[in-house]
Amino acid sequence: MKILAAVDSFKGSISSSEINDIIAKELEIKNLEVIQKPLADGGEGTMDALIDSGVAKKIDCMVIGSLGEKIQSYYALMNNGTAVIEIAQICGLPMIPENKRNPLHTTTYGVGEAIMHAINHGADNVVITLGGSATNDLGIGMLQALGVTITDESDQPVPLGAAALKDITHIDFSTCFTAIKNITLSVITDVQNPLFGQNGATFIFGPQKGITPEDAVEIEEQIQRLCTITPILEKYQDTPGAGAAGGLGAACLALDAQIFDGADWFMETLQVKEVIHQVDVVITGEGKLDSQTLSGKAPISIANYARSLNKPVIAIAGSIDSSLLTRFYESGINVCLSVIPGVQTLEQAMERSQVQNNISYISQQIATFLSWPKK
Ligand SMILES: O=C(O)[C@H](O)CO
Repeated sequence: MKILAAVDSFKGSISSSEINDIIAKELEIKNLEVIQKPLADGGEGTMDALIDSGVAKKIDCMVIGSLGEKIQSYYALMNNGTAVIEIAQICGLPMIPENKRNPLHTTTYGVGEAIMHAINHGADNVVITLGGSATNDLGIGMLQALGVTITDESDQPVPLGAAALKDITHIDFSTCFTAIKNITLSVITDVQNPLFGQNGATFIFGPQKGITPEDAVEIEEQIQRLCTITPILEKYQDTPGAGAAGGLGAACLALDAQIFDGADWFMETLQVKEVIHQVDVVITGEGKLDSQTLSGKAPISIANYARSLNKPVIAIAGSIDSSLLTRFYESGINVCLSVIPGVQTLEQAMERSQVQNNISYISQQIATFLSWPKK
C-alpha cells in the first residue's frame, strides 16, 4: 500500500517535513510505502517547507527590519528561478517585542530590499507571501526600496512608517526600478480583506499590531486620501487581499502582481496532485483543525482533490473543533485523528519533543490499522 504523508507544520512546534518524516518512519516499520510532500498554505512555514523539500535553497540577506534596524533574514530561491519571500520573516509581528509594536513607526522597507536581493541572485519570478506583519504602512516602505518616488510637499522623501503617510503628497510609480518591470511578481495573501473600510487592513488587523483607536482613524483617512491621489492604488483598493499585511497587498497589486491562493500555489509547485494519483491513502493535517482550516487551508485543498479521485484521507491534528466534523467530512477528510494520547496541557502539547512523541504515537496507530491483515 502506498501512502502520501503531506501534513502542514504544527505552527510554533514542528515543521511539515519533520512531521512527515516521523509518519514515514512509523509506517515503513510496517512495510507501508510512504511518499512525503511538505505542505504549507502561503503562511508561516512556506519558505521552510520549500527549502526542507529540496526544491529551493535558503538565501541569507541583510535587510531593514520593521523597526528600521538591519536584520538578518532569508528567502527561498527555487531551482526554476522563483524566489519566495515570506514577509513575516522580515517585518513580522512576532519578531518585535510587544512594547515596541507600533505601526506608526514600523516599515515594510526590508521587503523591497529582499525583492531586489532575489533579483540580483537571478530570480525572474518573485512570490511574496503576505501576512503576520507588524506594519500598516500601505507598503510605502517596500515601494520606496523599489525606487517608487514618494515625497512630501517639499519634494523630500518621507520617513518610514505609517506616521509619515500624512506627509505624502506625491507617489510616482514611473521611477520604479526597471528590474521590477522585468520580473513576474505574485502574491499569496493570508486574508481577503480590502484595503480600507470597516473590514479593511487598519480597523481589522491594526489593533493586534498596537494601533490605538485614534491612530487607526488617522491612518485610515490617510490611506483613503493616498488612494484618491494615486489612481493605481485606487484601482486595487477593493481587491480581496489588498488589505493584507497593512496594505502591502495593495502596493504589490499596484506593481502588477498577480494574487494566488496559497494552498493551490503550493500544491501546484510541489506537484502534490500528481502524487495523490499514485497513492492509496492520504495523510494530511495541521496543528489545529478548525474553521480556519475550512477556509481554504492546505489540508482541505488536498482532501478535496483526493475526494475527487475517491482516495481516503486521514487528517491528524493537535486540536480538532469537533463541532465541525461534518464539514470536514464533506470537504474530503474521512477521519480526523487527534495526536494527543492522553490529558496534556496546551504547553505540554506544543512542546517540541512531546509533539514528536504524539505524532509517533498516532502514526503507529495508523500504521497498525493500514497494515492489517498481515500477509
Ligand atoms: O499581516 C497582517 O496584517 C495580517 O496577517 C493580515 O494580512
